[in-house]
Amino acid sequence: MMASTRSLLRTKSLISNLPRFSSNYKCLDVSVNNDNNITTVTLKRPPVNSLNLDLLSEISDVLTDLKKSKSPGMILTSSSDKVFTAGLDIMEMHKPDPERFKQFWYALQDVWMKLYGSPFPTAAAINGHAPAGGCLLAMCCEYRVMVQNFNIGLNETQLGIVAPIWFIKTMLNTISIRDTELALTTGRLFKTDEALAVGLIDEMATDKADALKKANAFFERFEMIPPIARAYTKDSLRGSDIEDLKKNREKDIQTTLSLITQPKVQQGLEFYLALLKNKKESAA
Ligand SMILES: CCCC/C=C/CC(=O)SCCNC(=O)CCNC(=O)[C@H](O)C(C)(C)COP(=O)(O)OP(=O)(O)OC[C@H]1O[C@@H](n2cnc3c(N)ncnc32)[C@H](O)[C@@H]1OP(=O)(O)O
Repeated sequence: MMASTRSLLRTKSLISNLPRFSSNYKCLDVSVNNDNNITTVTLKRPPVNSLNLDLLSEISDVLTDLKKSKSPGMILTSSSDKVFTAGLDIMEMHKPDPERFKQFWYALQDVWMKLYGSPFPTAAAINGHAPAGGCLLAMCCEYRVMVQNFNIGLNETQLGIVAPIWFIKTMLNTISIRDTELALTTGRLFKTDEALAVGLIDEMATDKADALKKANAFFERFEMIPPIARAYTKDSLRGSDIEDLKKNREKDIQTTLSLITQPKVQQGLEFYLALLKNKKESAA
């Protein structure tokens, strides 16, 4: 195809597929790049973008909007200069109200199914630390660019909790079985360069602007690929993991609730929260 025809097609798709977004997001900034129609979704829940019910619900909504508008792609990033997201909001798990916890976990399942299984391509511009649920969101994306000198990984065992099977499958879709086992059993957080070495991220960046530039460049790979072929191929690779969770959704919620409410697990979370607070006090 001639370059001029390609850019004409791209302009046409810009006009017809321009996504419409709710302006009511409180914890997200959503913007569309005029050059390539890629949407950047920026997590904006200070101080650490911890994933509570509100933030998860908004991410779920924006993913639905992007799918409906046949978006050509999405970049996930953060408004913080040092945290991509600190993972699940520990306050949602500490002494949880069972009904609220069920809604929270359901929202997390929704986000995972929509992001991991999105028909449009996705990239994470990881401009800060990405522990636990933060690593999960990044791994759901198809491509990861990470700013140097931050940490990423599924560190659940360090908190005395167990990463659910769908977290594990997401890591297995990203790095080797061997590296997944070692990383999960030790709750390892990888520095950016270590993450690159095992393939947990695809590229390193010097800063957020560089990460966004590299993430945007990823989508150029699909300019000549029919979106339907792309989407079906992704579904062939990831669809069965999503079906497994769909079938076991209620059971997963119940199992997680009974695990999280165990006194030993609650004590572990309290200890971890105290460590986070002490860190701040000893730094002051
Ligand atoms: C069976 C159930 C399976 C459940 C699966 C769970 C997956 C998860 O995602 S569990 C969450 C795991 N997250 C973490 O381990 C990260 C903990 N946080 C950190 O390591 C650090 O905060 C940071 C490296 C992300 C950022 O460090 P920084 O120095 O910039 O900030 P802090 O001073 O540590 O934190 C500021 C503030 O935020 C609170 N906070 C931090 N993380 C969380 C969190 N995940 N949930 C709720 N709140 C969090 C921290 O306590 C501070 O609060 P105060 O300002 O009130 O002291």
